[in-house]
Amino acid sequence: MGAETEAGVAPASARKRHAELAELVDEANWRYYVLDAPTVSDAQYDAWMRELQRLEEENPALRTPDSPTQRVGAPITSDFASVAHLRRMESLDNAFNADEVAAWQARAERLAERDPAPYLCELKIDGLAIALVYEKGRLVRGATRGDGRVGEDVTANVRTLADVPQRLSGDGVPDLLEVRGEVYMPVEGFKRLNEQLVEAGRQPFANPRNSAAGSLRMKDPRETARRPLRMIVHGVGPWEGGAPMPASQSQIYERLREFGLPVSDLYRVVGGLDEINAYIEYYRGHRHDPAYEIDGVVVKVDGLTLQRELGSTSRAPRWAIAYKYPPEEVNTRLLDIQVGVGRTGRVTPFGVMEPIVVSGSTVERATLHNASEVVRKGVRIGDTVVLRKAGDVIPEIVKPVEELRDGSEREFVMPTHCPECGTELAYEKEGDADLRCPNTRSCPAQLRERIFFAAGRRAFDIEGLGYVAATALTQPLPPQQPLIRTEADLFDLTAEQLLPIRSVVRDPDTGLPKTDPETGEPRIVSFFANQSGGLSKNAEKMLQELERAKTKEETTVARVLVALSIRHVGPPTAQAIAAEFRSIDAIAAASEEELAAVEGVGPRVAAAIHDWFQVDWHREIVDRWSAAGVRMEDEAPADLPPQTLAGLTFVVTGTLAGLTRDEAGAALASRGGKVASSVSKKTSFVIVGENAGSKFDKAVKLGVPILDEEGLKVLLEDGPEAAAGMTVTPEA
Ligand SMILES: NC(=O)c1ccc[n+]([C@@H]2O[C@H](COP(=O)([O-])OP(=O)(O)OC[C@H]3O[C@@H](n4cnc5c(N)ncnc54)[C@H](O)[C@@H]3O)[C@@H](O)[C@H]2O)c1
Ligand SMILES: [Zn+2]
Repeated sequence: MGAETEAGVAPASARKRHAELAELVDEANWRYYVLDAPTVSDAQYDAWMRELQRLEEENPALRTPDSPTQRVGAPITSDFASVAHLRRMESLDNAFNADEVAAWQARAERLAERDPAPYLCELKIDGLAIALVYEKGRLVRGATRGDGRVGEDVTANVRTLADVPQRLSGDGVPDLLEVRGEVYMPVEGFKRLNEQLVEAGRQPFANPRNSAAGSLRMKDPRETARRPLRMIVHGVGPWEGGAPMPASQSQIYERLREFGLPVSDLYRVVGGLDEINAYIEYYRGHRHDPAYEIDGVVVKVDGLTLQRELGSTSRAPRWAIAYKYPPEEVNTRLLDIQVGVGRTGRVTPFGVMEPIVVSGSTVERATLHNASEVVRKGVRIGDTVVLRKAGDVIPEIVKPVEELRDGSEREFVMPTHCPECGTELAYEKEGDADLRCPNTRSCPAQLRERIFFAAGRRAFDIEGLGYVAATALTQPLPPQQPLIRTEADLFDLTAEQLLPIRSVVRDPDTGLPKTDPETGEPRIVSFFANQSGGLSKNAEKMLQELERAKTKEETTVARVLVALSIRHVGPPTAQAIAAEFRSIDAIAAASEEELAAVEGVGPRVAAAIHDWFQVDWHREIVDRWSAAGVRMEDEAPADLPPQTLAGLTFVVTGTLAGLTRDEAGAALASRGGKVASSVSKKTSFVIVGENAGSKFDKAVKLGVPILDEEGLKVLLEDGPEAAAGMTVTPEA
């Protein structure tokens, strides 16, 4: 590595590629973790991550704390309350071949200074991680992983899963137990759910994983209860009191099974690398045997003492590794490359292929992301290409089979004009990777995507207004005129207007018209009319839902802001801004400086918001929604108590008499205090109840001030100085 790198500067080419990749990964994370609707395959995502890691190894200056390689998941954002995990929830490091598994084993052996066998092999279930907290055997909380430290409180939803016991059974149930596991949707249930969603005019889920994540995080737990969700346990967090925690992962599983928790029958404890590989090979051939989708195998060091010794990196334990199976690959012909136009005008090339069955579904289109990806992949129209599809439904063109070229293939040329409105395409600013259609107001493609988005799960959430309806509203067959010319028209639709509308059906992934497989002609529908010429069920539902959306409880300023499709303003940003300004009017009136001062909003986002509100037709959207009766203001939040504990860190342990540990934590947090799960020298106070265990001992050892419940009361009411006089001296 040159002196340049050490001085903290990476070559411009590396910086450029790093920035490009970071943006692709950030966008993918957002779609995957926040929207539950990914648009790239896991294999493509993993390839981007590996390239990022390699760049950072070569240029350590690029490894900043905000690089995607240093984080777990994505910050949470949602209708759910956030909740701090008792102990950090981690991701897993990946291996893609036997050598990488061997390297992991060798490293563990070197670090542990002995053979870490036996190992526990189990299936890597493609679902979402969940943490369940049991106090005295009662389920008190369920939370998603979030960014690993803070997740979403989904307790009410988790309670609806038949696999999740409300109360643990058997002997020796710990006083406090956190169980981690995977919530998943069996493949059959996933297929059925998607059929129902499509029938109801809603967007189907991309794969069982996203469908599990979306279903668990429904605002109404009764909806979650209707979804075929299941769970399998794969770890524990804190285990305090009751029978002592067993000494190995496998014994823990058997104990959890006795407590009534769902444990897999398919895990095996094995002695070494040969057996690990045999397990991996067996399930490579039997991947589809289980009722759920798997994306690999997880290998863990079975002994807990060794697990503790090996510890974790910033995002994953060193005592475990996830072996990921490669996705299935087939060859097919690339017939054409067409371009689609997205919500922000971004123009994306798609491969149109000879239809082919891969991983159980027929594929004929695949995204090529952007013009430079087409160049990188080196594919030409007419090529035979390698097509890859992982467990999910998003296919990807990997590369051309160059040996099969006959000279008739032609290079793809990016169009100069928008395929949907004819406007000349342009880069928004120098150095952008993507060409855009600048006709933001009336480009039918952009409007269709924005309307679809505004009606989506994260904005107004309007049942009946799916992709087909959005197309029909914005792009009827000529000479019919669009009912929606900008978002301003969204809440003024009437039944009479809807009835005659006819339009083509478009593919939501690409925006391209769908063709009838028999005639090859575009499919045309009268989506809002039923066979007897009356209003279809969907149209009725859509009108009702539009009416209800104006004032329903879920319609918050944050969601209205999301629905406006302002660049860079996704749900997390919208929530931060809404919390500060509380009305769309106040946001519209805010200066760039005021917007930038909101935590989590930088100058770039502030400028985007400010600029957006300066445009006349944008202001018209806000005015017309407001005139239609859409609620554009949030109620004032309850006043926070004075922030007397800001800057201090607390650990709560043992059983308190007057309140639960969660309540104590919430009371501390509401006064600005930070609640941590383990005691360190930096802990300001440890609050102890009855039967406090190792944390109490550690506090004594480190000399951290200790408060009992009486002291906690004083702390909350009169602040830390007053409480300092109340610390408890443990008996020698
Ligand atoms: N397609 C996309 O756009 C996109 C975007 C982001 C992430 N991803 C995918 O998600 C991965 C990263 O997500 P991640 O951080 O959750 O890592 P991961 O899925 O590779 O592994 C960690 C997770 O595995 C789960 N898991 C399943 N079975 C398990 C078992 N038996 N034991 C322990 N854990 C088990 C746990 O929930 C754990 O959090 C990427 O590698 C990629 O495949 C895809
Ligand atoms: Zn256009």
